[in-house]
Amino acid sequence: KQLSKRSTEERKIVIVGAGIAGIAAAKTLHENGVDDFVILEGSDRIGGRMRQAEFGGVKVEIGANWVQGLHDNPIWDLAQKYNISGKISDYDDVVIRNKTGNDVTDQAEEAWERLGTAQEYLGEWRERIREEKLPDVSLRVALKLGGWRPKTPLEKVIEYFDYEFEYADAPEVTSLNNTGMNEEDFTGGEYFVTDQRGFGHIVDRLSDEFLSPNDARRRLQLNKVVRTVNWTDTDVTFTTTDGSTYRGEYGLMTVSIGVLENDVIDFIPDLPAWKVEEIYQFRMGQYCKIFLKFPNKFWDDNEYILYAGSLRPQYAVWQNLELPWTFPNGTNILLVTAIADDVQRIELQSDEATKQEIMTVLRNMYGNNISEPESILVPRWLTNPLFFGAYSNWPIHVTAQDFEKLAAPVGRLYFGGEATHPRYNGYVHGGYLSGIDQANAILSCMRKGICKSNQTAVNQGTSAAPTLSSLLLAMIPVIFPVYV
Ligand SMILES: Cc1cc2nc3c(=O)[nH]c(=O)nc-3n(C[C@H](O)[C@H](O)[C@H](O)COP(=O)(O)OP(=O)(O)OC[C@H]3O[C@@H](n4cnc5c(N)ncnc54)[C@H](O)[C@@H]3O)c2cc1C
Repeated sequence: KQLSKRSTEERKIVIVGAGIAGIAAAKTLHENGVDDFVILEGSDRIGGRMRQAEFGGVKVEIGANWVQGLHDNPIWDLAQKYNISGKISDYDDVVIRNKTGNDVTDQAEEAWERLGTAQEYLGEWRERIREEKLPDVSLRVALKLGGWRPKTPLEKVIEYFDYEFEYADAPEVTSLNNTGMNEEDFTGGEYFVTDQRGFGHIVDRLSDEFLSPNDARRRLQLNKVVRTVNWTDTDVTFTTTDGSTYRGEYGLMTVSIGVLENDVIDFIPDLPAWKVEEIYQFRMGQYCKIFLKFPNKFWDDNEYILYAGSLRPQYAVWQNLELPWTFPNGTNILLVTAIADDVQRIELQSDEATKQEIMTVLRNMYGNNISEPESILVPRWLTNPLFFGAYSNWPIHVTAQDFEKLAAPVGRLYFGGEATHPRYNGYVHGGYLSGIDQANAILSCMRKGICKSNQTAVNQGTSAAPTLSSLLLAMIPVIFPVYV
């Protein structure tokens, strides 16, 4: 009863989510003279998956950390504009230790070479898939056919470093066609942010350009968790868990694909089948950055330390944050990343249990006399209902049409956020560019009557998975190029 008494706030545009996508969308509206919008954010802050935490006397990034590729990347331009400190990661500065702590880095050389050869082959195949419209396959299939069939812990860990560590998902479920989408865009290195203002400082600065801290029009409303979305061809009404309602002539959702997949938001009427199909088709990768603070440093000086301890890499990629360019000397922080299925177990168990598992690995690498950590930080993105995971991963067989459908509006409800960007999904710049694109699509509909339609996408239907025989036929020239 009390809820129905509340009046509905009327805005031209209602944006859900104040991550980089939502903020970039709002800024684009503002720059185009539209200020009658509101951003509803479920948490008590802006930035979404760009987030810092205090740990061990410094601030660490528990979400996005790298500007991924410096060529033609708008986030790199912003990082430079705002003097975001950090350094380009050196992926060659790596040491590999086996289960008994021996340095086996040299032994890995031959394996890296073989993996490199398979990757060249994989790149050629990818080109052919794109140019000749051949069926997509998983990275695993392509790697195997390229001669890479890892059998030892050493081989497994270097593969893990190249794939799981990037895509937050296994090569078995990762698309060949859609990975390495734009290799030229990812040139120039990957910039690891250590700025104590945070990677999210970029989002703060972008929002400063159109929002003052006490915005008189309340265009940013925090702690507003959207629960229902009533969409029609003329408007969209959002209800939050505290009973507030907001009606917009247009609505823009920028929540993660994990949120959309987990039924925490009711759409009324139900989203059409073609939309739901796309939502379920996309995958949310899992990536958990675990920070440990020690009283002293006992590990290698390299930037990366790989643990070749088992056939199924676990606690396998370590980052040495005691390097001179990271944090002040003596901070003594190590970062280990858990990926894919391991994340669920880790997020559900106690931090103490995780610490014990980690210490077993560290003792294998550095002996029993190493010190115990003073503290541990285990971020929980998967079990957080505002995210349900880390970032989207391209599944196999996804086509440009699938991306169009994922981003296509239903009625006046638009969809943005990193997962909807066809070129840079998964990344901060994908989120940023998707926010700009969707705001422009809304502006075009509002002002010129040129409205994005889902009609094409619907008519094309979902791309059919190729049959095995079509797949094999298509692969023959790639597998046996000399004879064809
Ligand atoms: C651990 C981790 C590591 C990463 N590493 C990198 C990296 O190194 N480089 C890189 O480029 N990218 C990285 N990413 C991915 C990058 O962070 C994201 O692609 C990007 O930040 C997504 O921005 P977004 O605006 O699309 O979504 P989000 O940041 O998720 O923003 C969506 C917002 O919606 C809010 N929300 C959700 N549900 C509701 C609701 N019901 N009601 C109201 N509000 C809601 C959320 O609180 C959130 O603030 C990483 C992500 C994680 C988690």
